[in-house]
Amino acid sequence: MYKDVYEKWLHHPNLDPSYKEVLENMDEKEKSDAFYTTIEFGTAGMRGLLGPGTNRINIHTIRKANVGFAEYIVAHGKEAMERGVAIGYDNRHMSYEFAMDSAKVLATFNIRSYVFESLRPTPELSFAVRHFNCFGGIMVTASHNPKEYNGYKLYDEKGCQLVPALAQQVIDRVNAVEDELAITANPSADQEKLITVIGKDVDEEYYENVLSIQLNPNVNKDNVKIIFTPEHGTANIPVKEVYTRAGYHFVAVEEQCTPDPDFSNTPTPNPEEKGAYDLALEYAKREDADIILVCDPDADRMGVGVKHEGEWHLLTGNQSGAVLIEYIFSQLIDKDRMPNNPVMFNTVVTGDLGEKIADKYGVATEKTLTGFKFIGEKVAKYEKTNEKQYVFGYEESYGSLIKPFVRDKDAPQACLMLAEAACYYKEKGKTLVDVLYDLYAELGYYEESQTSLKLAGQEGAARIQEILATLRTSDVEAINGVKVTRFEDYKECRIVEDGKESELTGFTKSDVLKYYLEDGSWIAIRPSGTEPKCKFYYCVKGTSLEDAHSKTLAYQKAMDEMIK
Ligand SMILES: O=P(O)(O)OC[C@H]1O[C@H](O)[C@H](O)[C@@H](O)[C@@H]1O
Repeated sequence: MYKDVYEKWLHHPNLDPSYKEVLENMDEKEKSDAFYTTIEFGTAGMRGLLGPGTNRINIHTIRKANVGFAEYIVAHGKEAMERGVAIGYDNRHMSYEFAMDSAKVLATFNIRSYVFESLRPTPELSFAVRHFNCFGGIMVTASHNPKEYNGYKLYDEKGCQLVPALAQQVIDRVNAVEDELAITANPSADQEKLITVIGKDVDEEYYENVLSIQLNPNVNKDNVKIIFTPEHGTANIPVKEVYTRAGYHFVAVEEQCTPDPDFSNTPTPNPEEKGAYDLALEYAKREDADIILVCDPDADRMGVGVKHEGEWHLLTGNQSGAVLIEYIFSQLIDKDRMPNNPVMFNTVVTGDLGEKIADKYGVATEKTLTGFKFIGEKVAKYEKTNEKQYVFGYEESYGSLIKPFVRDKDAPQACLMLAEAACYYKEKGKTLVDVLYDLYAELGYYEESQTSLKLAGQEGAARIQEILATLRTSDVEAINGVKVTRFEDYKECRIVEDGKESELTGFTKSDVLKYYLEDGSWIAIRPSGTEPKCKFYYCVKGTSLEDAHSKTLAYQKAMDEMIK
């Protein structure tokens, strides 16, 4: 089957000429990986390797997605078409080309668009959708993935990524496109007028909104030095701008400030991985800095390094989330600014410490599936009912949102608040690691960690499915000798607790398994929806940090053996 599709592409008159040679040089395995299926919408839009093929990101699969999105907008009528779509893009290979092409395809459907003049963060695209009262948005980015990837995120009129029910309406239309190579992007001269280039005005509004999140704008900033890196991506200008206006002392990692699709001066642009901090750590030591802040290329994630007793500690997404929660909620209470019925959001695979902190401050925690779109969806829901007031949202995957004038993770906001927290605690003689240690002593010693199995290509995808399917049907009674007290299966919507089955409600079906253990820990497993990985999440509770750590290692070993 894949061979027929491959042949069709190879000989199609509309094939982008740059792909011809790549196709001709593919071996059988490459052909099969590139053509055995069509690229799908996952955790955060459509994401995949760049290159020719139905299972790749290229001008043809992007056009196909745009036709689906355009038809979806047209189905919503003239007003939706007139309100149009905001379009942003990052520094990746082909991002600019795909963004411009998207505007043109939309124009052929008489849909208005607002395209950024140059690269911008994902959160600013979400902001622009709201700013122009657009009907939707497109962000061309593969976020934190390696340089070989690109992707396409779709937004609704609130600036939130399309949730499955809406995405499905687009996907059905995308799937109905029979020949993606037949789509062209040739608007008429009149239709071209529907494309507006945007820039500075939106920047200015966005910066002002980001600056408005400050809780202690007059905190003493003189004793904290920040090392900041945008990892060659879109955070460069906004974060520097916001820091400068707010008066923070920072040094940027110059070699990583130039927009570069190859991420030449970093081993990885993903703040979840240690290599993203290599150069920043060199700067930090040279500059005798206090904290390091790392943004991913589309500036929706933030990683944090903290100097504590002369050593550098890299915080996990759960830990930086915990520090932000502690700081923001304590300040809101102190200033008598905590709203009634406050609510915080995180996901079913986010660690427990954040929720414990929220409890302490009387803030309810609601959980969603992985993907910030589900948090954005909840924000919109409560905005309508006014039943609860949003005070924070975050995920273990290094993304958070402080104020919901954006409806996706917002690293410029996170960088500003984290810097403020570092200055605030420094005045009290504490580092952010001290703040974490205090939280552990008060609320329990949690080690929240993650491991993953990289399993690429068609075979890898099948292996991941097999792992989940096998676990799903195995009756796992104990892990590392510790009893499983509760099992949740988010795909089959099942809970098994004390031998009794009940229904798991409140979530869209999703391939996630979660085991709760007798010692207060839990382990969750799911396939990544953005990378070819099977992810394992551990939230382990111990009597001390050392105890939590040794238990974590034992659980990880037990899971490794179980998977084998
Ligand atoms: O675990 P994954 O499916 O790869 O998703 C990990 C993360 O990817 C992106 O950053 C999404 O925007 C997040 O919402 C998600 O948590």
